[in-house]
Amino acid sequence: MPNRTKSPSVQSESTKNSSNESKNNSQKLITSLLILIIAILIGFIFQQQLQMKPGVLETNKDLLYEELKKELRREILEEVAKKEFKVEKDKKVQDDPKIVENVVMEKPKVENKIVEKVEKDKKVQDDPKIVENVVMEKPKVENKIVEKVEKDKKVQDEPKIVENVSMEKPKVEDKIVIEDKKLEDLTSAEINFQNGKTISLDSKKIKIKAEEPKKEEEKQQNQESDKILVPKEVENFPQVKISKMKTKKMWIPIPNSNGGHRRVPPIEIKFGKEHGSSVKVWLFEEFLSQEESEHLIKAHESHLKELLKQKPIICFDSISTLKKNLIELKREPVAQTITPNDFTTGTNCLNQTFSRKLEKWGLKWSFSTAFYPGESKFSRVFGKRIEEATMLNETHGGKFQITSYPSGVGYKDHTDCIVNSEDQRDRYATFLVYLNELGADGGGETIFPELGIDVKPRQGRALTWNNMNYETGKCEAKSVHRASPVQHQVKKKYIIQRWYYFKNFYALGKRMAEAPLPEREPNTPKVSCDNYDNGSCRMYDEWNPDHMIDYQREKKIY
Ligand SMILES: O=C(O)CCC(=O)C(=O)O
Ligand SMILES: [Fe+2]
Repeated sequence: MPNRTKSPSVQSESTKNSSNESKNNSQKLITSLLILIIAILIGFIFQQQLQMKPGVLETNKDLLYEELKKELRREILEEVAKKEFKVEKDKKVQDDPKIVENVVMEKPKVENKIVEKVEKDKKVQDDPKIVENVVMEKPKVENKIVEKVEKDKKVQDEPKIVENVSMEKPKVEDKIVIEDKKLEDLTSAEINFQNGKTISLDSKKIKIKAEEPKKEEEKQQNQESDKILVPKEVENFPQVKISKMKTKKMWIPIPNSNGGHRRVPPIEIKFGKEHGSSVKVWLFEEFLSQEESEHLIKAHESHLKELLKQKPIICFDSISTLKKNLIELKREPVAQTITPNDFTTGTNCLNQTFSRKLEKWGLKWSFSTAFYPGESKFSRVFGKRIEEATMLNETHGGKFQITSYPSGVGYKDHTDCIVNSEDQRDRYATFLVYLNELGADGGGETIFPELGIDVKPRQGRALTWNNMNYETGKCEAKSVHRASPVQHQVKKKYIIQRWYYFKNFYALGKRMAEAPLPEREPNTPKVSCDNYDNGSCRMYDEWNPDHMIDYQREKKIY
């Protein structure tokens, strides 16, 4: 405080100075106050803000946490889901053997495809031009393979095609694998037919390797030789027609004696000779059971017993046939004296007395008895079974004929149809079953001399072939066959046969009228010796070749 004791003059100066000082102080004070107020205001505002902020943060924190939780949950759930899905998948594969099987089964296919593809890709890389073709032609190649399989099937029937196919093969593929056909589904013809090509059996697949492309000269030579082997009719065979002599099913069920079923494959007999005809011969083993065969033999024997209560009347197609038979029987002097008077007037049959003599002199014959469609349960069963196996329509079949051959008897070379005749009433096909066997040296074989086929009798073994050309309706001379004489001293040979016609047997109508028949007692059997050749005689239980028509008329069958 020392400044308050200053002089008046000096006091007036000092008073001025002190008033300025107090002005300055009050300004400072006001400024400070203002600053304070502003500070308080700012503080207030700041405090207000601070008071709000904790709430906002709290909310955000919650939100963020929620978000985080959700996110985490999603991730966790996803992870769990992934694990569960995988477990499910693995489980399914284990549970479902099909899936496992498919995986296992398909694997090689995939690999094969890959190999194929790699092969193709390789080619494509080598020749970029091929790319387009390969892609474009891929389905074509597959089609060709299918076509080829189809063609190969036809080839068995139509030798002409052989040449085309073999020429095309190298173009199509080097190796064709028929995958869709199992070995057991192939007929032996399909297996056998290769016309010189390699055939390799790869477990259940058949692989046909194509030949190396032939040189032009060689090709022409082959074409020439093929042409020689192919007759005109065969060349024009439609597939559908020739298939008439194909088996319908690859395996046929045959009932066995225990009431069960066996499956029997048909076998096409390959010709020992090149014959150039439409004739096809098929064989079925065990087509009839032992029981069925024995039953048929019994039926035949009891029928014969009844029949042979009467002596047969013997008929010949001509005087010359009778003469030749007499010479064969060492009755030359009798043969020299034969005239039409030895025949029953107006017929080609000998009278009772002469018939007895011939028998005494040793004329031998086979014995045939017949039963008719619908006549027994067996006729239906048998007819159906043949139809199942061969495509030979049940209603196109005639009578069922059982024949027995005693020792020393056979049947001469003959065709079951008439050569040079186009009569569709003729026998288109034959179905024959051996009912017993005669042992290794027992004889009785069915021999097709033009085809080089020789079949031994065996119980239940069936033989079937076409006698006529389905397309032209002509009797095939190459279908000629014979029954070689029975060599067994005791056993007879027994067969059952049925002939099949182009149409329903009855729809074909009656044959041309035959020579008039002699007067005879009812049920007298007839021995017919025609077209002389050693063993041309056979006994029948009926006289009229149209007995079937009469039978139908009486019994109203079909
Ligand atoms: O018995 C045989 O082996 C053949 C029979 C025959 O061909 C026939 O009777 O027409
Ligand atoms: Fe025959």
